[in-house]
Amino acid sequence: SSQSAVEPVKTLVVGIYHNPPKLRAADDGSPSGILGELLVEIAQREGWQLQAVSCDWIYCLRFLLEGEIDLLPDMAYTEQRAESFSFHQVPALYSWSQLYGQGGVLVTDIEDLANQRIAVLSGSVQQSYLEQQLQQQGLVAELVPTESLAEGFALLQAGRVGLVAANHYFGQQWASRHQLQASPWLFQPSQLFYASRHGQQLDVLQQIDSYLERWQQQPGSPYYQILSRWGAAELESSRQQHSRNLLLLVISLLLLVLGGALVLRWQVKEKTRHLQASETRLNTILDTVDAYIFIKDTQLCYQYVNKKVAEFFRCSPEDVIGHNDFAFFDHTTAQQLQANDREILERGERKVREEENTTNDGRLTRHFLSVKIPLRKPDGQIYALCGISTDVTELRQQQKAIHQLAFYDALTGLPNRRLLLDRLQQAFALHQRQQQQGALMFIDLDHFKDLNDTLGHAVGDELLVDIANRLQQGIRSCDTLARLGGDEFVLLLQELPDDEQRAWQRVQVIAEKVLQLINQPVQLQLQPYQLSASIGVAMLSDGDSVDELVQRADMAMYDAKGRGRNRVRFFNQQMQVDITERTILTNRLRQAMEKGELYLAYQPQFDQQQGISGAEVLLRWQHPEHGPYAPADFIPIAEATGLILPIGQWVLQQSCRLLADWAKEPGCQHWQLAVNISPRQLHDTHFVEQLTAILQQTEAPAENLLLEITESQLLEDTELALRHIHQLAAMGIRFALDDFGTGYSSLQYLKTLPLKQLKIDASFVRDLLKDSSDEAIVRTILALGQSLELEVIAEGVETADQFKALYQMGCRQFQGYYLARPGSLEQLYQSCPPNHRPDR
Ligand SMILES: Nc1nc2c(ncn2[C@@H]2O[C@@H]3COP(=O)(O)O[C@H]4[C@@H](O)[C@H](n5cnc6c(=O)[nH]c(N)nc65)O[C@@H]4COP(=O)(O)O[C@H]3[C@H]2O)c(=O)[nH]1
Repeated sequence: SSQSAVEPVKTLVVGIYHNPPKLRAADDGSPSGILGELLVEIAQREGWQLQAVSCDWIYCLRFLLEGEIDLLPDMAYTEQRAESFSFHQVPALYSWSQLYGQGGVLVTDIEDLANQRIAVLSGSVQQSYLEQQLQQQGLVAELVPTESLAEGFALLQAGRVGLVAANHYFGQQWASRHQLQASPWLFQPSQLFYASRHGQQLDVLQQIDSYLERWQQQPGSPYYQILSRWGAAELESSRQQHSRNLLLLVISLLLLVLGGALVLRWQVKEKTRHLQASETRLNTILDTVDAYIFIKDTQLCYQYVNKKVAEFFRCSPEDVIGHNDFAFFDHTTAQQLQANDREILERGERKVREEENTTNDGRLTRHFLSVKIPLRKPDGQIYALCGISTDVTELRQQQKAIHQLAFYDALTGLPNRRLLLDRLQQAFALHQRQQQQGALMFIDLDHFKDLNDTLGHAVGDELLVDIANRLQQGIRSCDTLARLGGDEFVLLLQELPDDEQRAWQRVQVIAEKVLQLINQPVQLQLQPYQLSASIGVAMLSDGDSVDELVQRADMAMYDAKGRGRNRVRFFNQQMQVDITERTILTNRLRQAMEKGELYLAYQPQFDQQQGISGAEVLLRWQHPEHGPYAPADFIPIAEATGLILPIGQWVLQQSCRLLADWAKEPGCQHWQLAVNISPRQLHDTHFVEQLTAILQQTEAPAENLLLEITESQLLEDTELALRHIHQLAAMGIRFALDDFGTGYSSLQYLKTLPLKQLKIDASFVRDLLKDSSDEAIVRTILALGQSLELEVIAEGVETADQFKALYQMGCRQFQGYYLARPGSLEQLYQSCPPNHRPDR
């Protein structure tokens, strides 16, 4: 060894590409094949440490150029390459191409190729050479391109082609193994060398030369041993044996020497054209895909961008190269991008990330889904990163729109029920964990439905938007204002004072403010309107679950409505008690009819001449556990639940049956029954029909049935109620106006309704002797009755003094405890025949 003990070991990085038998990597990665082993032999003698790097040919070249590898075996000398690489002098191998075929095909000249099918390696120098030669000679032959040389030989053995073109090293190996014949025509001769980067490793090249010079002159030298190991020695010798071949080779070599420059220049041109073509192809693909593709070096400067990136930056790809993101994006974006990129380079991992990028002129902000991968050299070192970004802006916008639809109210843009419940859930959890105070406020606009119906839905919508804006302006950012639909708004208040009492006070102040905001007059269709709302509040501490809280705020809101609207009510336990009782009562009432717990009481009515003139029918309910329920308690519930319909029907049936019985008794033929009719009944579309049927069934005299209606029940949907009243009146049924004087007392009704009787309300009778205005009202009603020819009956007459006073004022019909309490039929008959006449 020429290496001295003190000299450091020389390490040579060698590029290995797969081209057996000339060059390949052994199983352990070390250089192998003819040129590989030759180098190993020399290195052993020189004490060089070889480090093999496997790469494809084109990358091997590039790595050599960039100094990543020191030496590349199997490089043909060309003038152009000599500018970038250094070669040694003595060719390590001579190579040429040859044609191989089954026995019988003998190609000695290009002309022998006429009408042959020849397999050629696709994109190879043989292919382009043969194409060119055939064309020049005006010959017709079919070149069959193959993916690999092995494939070409397989086609040959299958009889699908007559010949295969290959470099003779590969061809000879295959031919000898498969008994194929090599044609004597040799073409494309070349000399193969080890090459280094220009001006580098010159001492190594010099050493290689000295070994080659020596060994090529000694049969049995390592050079020939290697050649024979790889089956190339025979080739070398067969070359000598076949004089014709040799001659041709010599001519070829001569050609190489003399006209070599020409051939090589052509080859370089071919290769360049090829590379350019494939680069153009690649660029076309990269420029047409709908993605932003770029390569950045380790300094994060762009090395490559496709057309889309350049278009996004509004410049040419050339103007992008060499610049970093600060040249194209705003400062924040560039900083973020560089941070992301550095992570890729440092961690060496592929990353998928969503980026929001704004250009430096602030012109565009887009969302990208970026995949970034580190690019590595064969030794694993990262030298760049490649990014592929897809514009997902529209997708994100669509997702946002879907989110908006799912969680926000379309009309007002406020959070909808779903989002509210979500936030409430969070607030409630926070309250339970950290005792954070909060409140839920239900806001229901009063009489909004009427307004909507009269002014139209467009105006109604406008109003809701207006209210939403007003409320939104009045709340803090930590609060949530939502619209549940219709005219129902909900305000979730958070971040209230820790102290329960102070929190409560704060909510009260906010609720009053909300009321005021709603009370501010609005201009609707040139008319000023003043709205009001009923507000119910539940503190987060009022419930054990979100459902319960919602229920309780709602309860409080209904309570506010029930107390006359335009007010705030906080949930309290009494509301819960009331609601619970109401629920129990409702359930009991449902069963009351079936269980026969309902019955009727009759309170006699008197007139001056005839004593008893009839009775008012009053509903009674005797519950087995609770005892009697007062009508004032259960009738509103029956009304609200609709149970009043079957109950009222039953009352009418009973009453008509009684009237029919009385009609047969001479003593009470003229008696009438006054039956209370609830608003719900009067508005029921089947009411007239059902009552007609009852009258027919029972054969009761219709003119003895007196239906008591109140003024207030005429207020809603007057038209329908009036129609029913007129239809029934036409059948002979009479009507009394109950509670006359307490409501709106519109004289309009008195004129239009087919009334028979006015009833002076018990409240006037009660204070008749104490309150002069009550006395005035009673007198007025009596006068009205007289002039309109209506009977007037006073109800709730409890004392003799009242009776007397009424009588003196001209009242002639009476009902009240003073005369008789409501009782059973027996009791009614017992009071007959009465003789109650006031003492004069
Ligand atoms: N303080 C006092 N009260 C007297 C006196 N005389 C009679 N009353 C009571 O005054 C009420 C008269 O009935 P109303 O004004 O139609 O008021 C009725 C009526 O609106 C309704 N109601 C009763 N039965 C029925 C029914 O069958 N159907 C419908 N829809 N409502 C009914 O329930 C209300 C209350 O009925 P009741 O509790 O039976 O109460 C009855 C009766 O018991 C008196 O001298 N002093």
